[in-house]
Amino acid sequence: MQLPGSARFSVRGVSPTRMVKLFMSRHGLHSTAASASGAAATPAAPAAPAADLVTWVESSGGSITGVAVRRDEAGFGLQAASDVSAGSTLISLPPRCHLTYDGSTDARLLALIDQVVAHRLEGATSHFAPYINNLPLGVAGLPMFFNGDALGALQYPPVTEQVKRRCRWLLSFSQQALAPIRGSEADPFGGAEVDANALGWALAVVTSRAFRTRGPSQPAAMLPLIDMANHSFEPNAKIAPGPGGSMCMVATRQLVAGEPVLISYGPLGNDFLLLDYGFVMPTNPYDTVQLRFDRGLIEAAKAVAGVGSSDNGTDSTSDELPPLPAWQQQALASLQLAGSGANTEVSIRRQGPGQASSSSSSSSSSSSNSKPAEGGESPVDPRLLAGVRVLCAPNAAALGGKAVSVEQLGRWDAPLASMPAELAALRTLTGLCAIALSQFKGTVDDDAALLAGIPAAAAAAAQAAEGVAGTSSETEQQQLTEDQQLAVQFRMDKKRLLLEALAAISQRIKQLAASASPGGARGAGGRQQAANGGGGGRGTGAKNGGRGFG
Ligand SMILES: C[S@@+](CC[C@H](N)C(=O)[O-])C[C@H]1O[C@@H](n2cnc3c(N)ncnc32)[C@H](O)[C@@H]1O
Repeated sequence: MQLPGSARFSVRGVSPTRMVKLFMSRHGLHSTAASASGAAATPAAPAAPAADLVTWVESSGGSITGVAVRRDEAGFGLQAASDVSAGSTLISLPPRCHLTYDGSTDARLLALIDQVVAHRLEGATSHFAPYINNLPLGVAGLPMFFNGDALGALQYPPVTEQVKRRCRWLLSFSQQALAPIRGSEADPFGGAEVDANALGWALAVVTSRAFRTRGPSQPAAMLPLIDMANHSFEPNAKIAPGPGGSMCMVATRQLVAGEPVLISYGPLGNDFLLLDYGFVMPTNPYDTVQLRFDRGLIEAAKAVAGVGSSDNGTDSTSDELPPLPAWQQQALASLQLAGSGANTEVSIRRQGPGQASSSSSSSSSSSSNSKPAEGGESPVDPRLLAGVRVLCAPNAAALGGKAVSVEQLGRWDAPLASMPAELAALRTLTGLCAIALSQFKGTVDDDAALLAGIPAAAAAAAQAAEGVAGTSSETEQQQLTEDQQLAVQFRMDKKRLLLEALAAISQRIKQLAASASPGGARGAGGRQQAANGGGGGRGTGAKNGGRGFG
């Protein structure tokens, strides 16, 4: 596996699973997970999956009722072992079975990573051996372990940059933090060589399984057996605190024997699901496309959508943007979109039941509930809408006396009193969607063809689409690797999200234009072309057209 960028994480072509096996054999460790996957076939009657883990939980004072572990080619999962009524406790896990750390409010996952490695090194004598031995040797689909082709196929810098950061952290932690103290009293691993690969395995296991049962700023915990539940946005079970510090899995509706028992990992977008868990949810209602709010980008979006610049002397042929009037500068600063302490991360998002926050960098495995977005069903986050309204208003009066706050200016269902300014803002948003779409190569259909294994069609479509589509390795090969398929699925969903947002904004423009007085829509300084989707979705010819993702 190769690190994106210059640093080499490990020998190219050696999978993280193999590296962990090497690490384990070097330390005389064994994995029942390896046996379960067929490495050591047993002719006798097959044991129930993870039977040793179930026995360990029960003998430690826990209980397992009406639920069983299942195993298929995708790994472990839980299923109802019998019909179960709503509200039943399926698993009760006493505190001595929680792998966590105390005496500290350190919320980082590092302490948990240390613990997982330390217990793995301790081997059979560890109290957690039945848990550690059933952990997967690799978490399939994590982009941290993608090769360069699969990482490139994501075409989405917010995720690829995060992957690079994690890989850099692993290398620097193993080389600069661990290596110098190896063998000393401060060494958490008692002199054992724990390299970036072993840490990478532990990081993958922790990010894909840890629960923040005590809140986002409190230490996380691994909950054996409970963490075999897979994710659904329509779960039939939940995690809840039980008596005596125990953690329980409780059925949230009646279960029928044999059906999978699923929990929600939280209202997470696909960036987060991919980075931490190695899978994506198609049409994920919490998904977003992240952008960096930047005046140049907004001006480019205006150009794409055919929206005239506000009357502040912008020269559309110059790369230099003239300074903004003081009222706009102050307004952007009030929205924290400019100035010191600005947070320019904004997002376009899916209109769904519970829209996600603009950030994908929240704490891992949060079990917090989703908070409905302000302003109803908005396809963009309120800060983005507010910022674009400010930059599309010809003067402060066009904001209609609204206080410059996200609450006031970021409401989708509360347009500016000045209809021309509101229409200009909405058209600018269509331009923004078009620019974001243009950052991806190829179309949704190209990606669908790739996933359907029709590389020739995809290649032809790619050439037709201005010679850009999937990477050559995607189009040339007959079969995408699993990681590449995941990457293509990921980017295809992002494109769909942007097309949906484009359609929703265009619909809103039509509604508002129709409700405005005749001539009102034209007075917005926009064109019907913008109302119909803005710029054809390619952003060509736009100043700063190359800008986009954060
Ligand atoms: C907490 S573990 C669940 C147990 C896991 N399946 C196992 O084999 O141990 C989380 C991992 O399960 C898989 N997973 C969970 N829910 C999934 C879903 N809805 N689709 C695909 N994979 C899922 C992913 O590999 C994820 O990293």
